[in-house]
Amino acid sequence: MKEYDFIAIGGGSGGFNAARVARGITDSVAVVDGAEELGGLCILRGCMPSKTLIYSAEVLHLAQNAKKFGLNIPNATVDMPALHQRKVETIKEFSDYRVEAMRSRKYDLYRSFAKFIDSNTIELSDGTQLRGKKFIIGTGSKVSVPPIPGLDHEEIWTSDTVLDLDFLPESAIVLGGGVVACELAQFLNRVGSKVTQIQRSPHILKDQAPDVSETVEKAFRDEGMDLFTGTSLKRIEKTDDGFKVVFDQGGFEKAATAKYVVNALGRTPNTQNLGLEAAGIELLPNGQIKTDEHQLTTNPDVYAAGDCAGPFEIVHTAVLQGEYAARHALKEPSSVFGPLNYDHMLDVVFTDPQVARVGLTQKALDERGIEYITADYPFDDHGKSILMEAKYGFVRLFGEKPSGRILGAEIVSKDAGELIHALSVAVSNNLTAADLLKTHWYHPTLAEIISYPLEDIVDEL
Ligand SMILES: Cc1cc2nc3c(=O)[nH]c(=O)nc-3n(C[C@H](O)[C@H](O)[C@H](O)COP(=O)(O)OP(=O)(O)OC[C@H]3O[C@@H](n4cnc5c(N)ncnc54)[C@H](O)[C@@H]3O)c2cc1C
Ligand SMILES: NC(=O)c1ccc[n+]([C@@H]2O[C@H](COP(=O)([O-])OP(=O)(O)OC[C@H]3O[C@@H](n4cnc5c(N)ncnc54)[C@H](O)[C@@H]3O)[C@@H](O)[C@H]2O)c1
Repeated sequence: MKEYDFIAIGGGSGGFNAARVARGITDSVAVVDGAEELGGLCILRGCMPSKTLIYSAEVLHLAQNAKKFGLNIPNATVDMPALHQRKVETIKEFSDYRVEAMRSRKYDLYRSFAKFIDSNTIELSDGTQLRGKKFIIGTGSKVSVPPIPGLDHEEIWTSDTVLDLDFLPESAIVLGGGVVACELAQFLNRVGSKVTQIQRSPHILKDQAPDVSETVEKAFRDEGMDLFTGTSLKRIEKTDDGFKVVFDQGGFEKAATAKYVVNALGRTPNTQNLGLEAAGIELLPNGQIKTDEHQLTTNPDVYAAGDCAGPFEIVHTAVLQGEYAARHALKEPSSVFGPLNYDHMLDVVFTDPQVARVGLTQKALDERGIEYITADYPFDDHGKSILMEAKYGFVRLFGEKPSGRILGAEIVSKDAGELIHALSVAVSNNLTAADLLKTHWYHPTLAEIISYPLEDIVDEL
């Protein structure tokens, strides 16, 4: 039986990056991945294809609103086959690069699903057995199908389908109000579908501050989307020309019809059929693999990273978790890379306006009893955003009292995902509002808006 120092089960962002770091420490590394197409979710059916399409839709939206900018761009419309082709070519470049790295002689690559048969042995589909001194599980997640009558109809779309469209759907109902639902609903609406979005909670993006969600909701409605919130899904019926979605809202039964339905009701970790019991690996009640701060599972030789382990389903956390786990497993201490500090968490929603957040939220600050100052500033009163016709949203900072340390920030605006990084540097490095005010904030930029709430915090202290 072949034995390795380190085996990655899954070659996505978590598993592959763990293997890459492990290979810098030992020559004995294998990657086992059962996917038909190598590359992982982010490259093939997640971040990269969605952001490629969303960027095109943003360009189209700007062109369709050309009059606001004193321009005349007649008939700006989508060319779905061309959009699709651009996505295919862009993604191929990213996936070719990843596949080349995986196929290089650096790793032994096994194209198979794996399952544990004991604490240090896995079995592949053809019966091959591999022993590992250390393992990482990075098996990702799959679309979840909650038990709503009709939701399991084979013609109901998921994010995979929307990201692969080469024609314009005349209408679509997007179920859910999470990140996938919001990003894809606005994409479909902007390219020209009639979109209805149905969300269970009182607001879309329910984990964000209510006024953040309300800003995005206003933008969606201003763009012509039908948005129902505070609903309970009852059933989905197939009709002659599409689907009917029946739901409750405020005690009344309502229905929406469209040619297509997109299930964006969340994802569930890929932790089934992995033989986890045989290896003594425990799950959390939500199906994620239980890990400690070192990404170690309840088996002392097996680590887990990415969507299968949580607590977030975000690429950079999957990468950092995988890299750190490999160093920890192979006893390569690092003064730079330690366990992840989720108090510095960064996340971005690629709607327009974008939603970006770093550090502690107001809710977390209150729960921990931390004394803080809140300062915010709106984009409809800022020079650069006014000239860009990008007036939705605001920046909000949370400064610790009395130190002035920036503990958290949220931005909802055009390109908030770029702007937030200045504050991410501050949060991760314990910088104060006064430290940040020593920075040169260039005029006129969107970023200089951050200096106004910083001044408020310094003044108030
Ligand atoms: C539409 C969409 C858009 C997204 N956009 C963003 C974004 O903009 N930014 C962001 O940060 N995140 C985004 N995400 C989330 C991000 O894509 C995931 O968090 C990330 O890709 C997860 O990486 P992973 O390594 O955990 O899993 P994956 O990349 O899914 O890798 C898992 C691998 O394990 C393999 N595997 C599974 N079971 C086995 C087994 N038993 N044996 C062997 N191999 C196995 C699979 O074949 C797969 O290749 C998006 C997700 C979606 C769905
Ligand atoms: N920009 C990004 O970083 C990005 C983009 C896309 C996805 N992702 C990641 O992918 C993960 C999956 O995203 P997602 O949007 O699929 O999941 P999610 O968990 O964020 O959202 C699921 C949505 O479905 C709703 N829902 C779930 N069950 C329901 C039911 N039975 N009835 C009615 N509504 C129900 C929830 O209320 C929620 O609105 C996220 O955690 C996110 O981190 C990130």
